[in-house]
Amino acid sequence: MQIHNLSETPSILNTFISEIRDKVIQNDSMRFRRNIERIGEILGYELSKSLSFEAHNVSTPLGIANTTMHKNDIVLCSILRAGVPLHNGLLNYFDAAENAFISAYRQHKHNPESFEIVVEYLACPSIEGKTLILADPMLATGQSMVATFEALKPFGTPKEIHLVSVIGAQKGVDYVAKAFNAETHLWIAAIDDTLNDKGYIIPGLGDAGDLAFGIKLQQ
Ligand SMILES: O=P(O)(O)OC[C@H]1O[C@H](OP(=O)(O)OP(=O)(O)O)[C@H](O)[C@@H]1O
Ligand SMILES: O=c1cc[nH]c(=O)[nH]1
Ligand SMILES: [Mg+2]
Repeated sequence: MQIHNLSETPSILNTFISEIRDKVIQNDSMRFRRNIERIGEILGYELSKSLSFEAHNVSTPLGIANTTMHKNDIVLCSILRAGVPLHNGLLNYFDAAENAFISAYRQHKHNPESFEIVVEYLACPSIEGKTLILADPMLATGQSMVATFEALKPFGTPKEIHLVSVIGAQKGVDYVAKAFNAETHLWIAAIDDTLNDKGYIIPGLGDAGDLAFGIKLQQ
């Protein structure tokens, strides 16, 4: 797996990442969602540089402009709930993308340390031979990303796979690196060192789904 960690080069992205992490600013859920969205736009722009481009001529009122356009058939799949604002950010740039949505949530058993990922809702077009973008803002243990990819297999074999996350734990990055092939790309805004015993990224930002859409009663 080819890892593109955008934090390696300082940019305006640092501001947006610090705001979603900030224990005061993050409580403005509108700002939190908007920051996840614009981080998605930046990740999408960087991802777009790796797509396949072909010659394209544009007729202007005054002549012909020679340029190139990407020719990838993109399917943008995001993981509910926290994936929604990230999905919107990516869709802002990949206007022609097809869309897929999946619910993959942590179902805690008798204690908060142990959980399994429950995949239920899945709405997806064919991904056969297409460019699959799999988006989830948090890459903690990596189980949600892998469970989602398993659930997508009946929909076809993508030509290429791009994983998109905002904050990851090194453990989650290592876990998905084992589950996806060498050609898979991971586009991520920051990689943190550790996970706590509840599977939360440290220092991370807390619970992305709750910060975006409010707390939920545990199922
Ligand atoms: O890499 P993992 O260990 O799988 O953890 C990452 C997942 O955990 C969180 O989902 P959560 O179950 O909190 O659902 P939510 O997005 O609805 O809050 C987060 O939104 C990711 O989807
Ligand atoms: O740190 C984490 C880990 C998983 N899910 C979150 O929302 N935050
Ligand atoms: Mg959550």
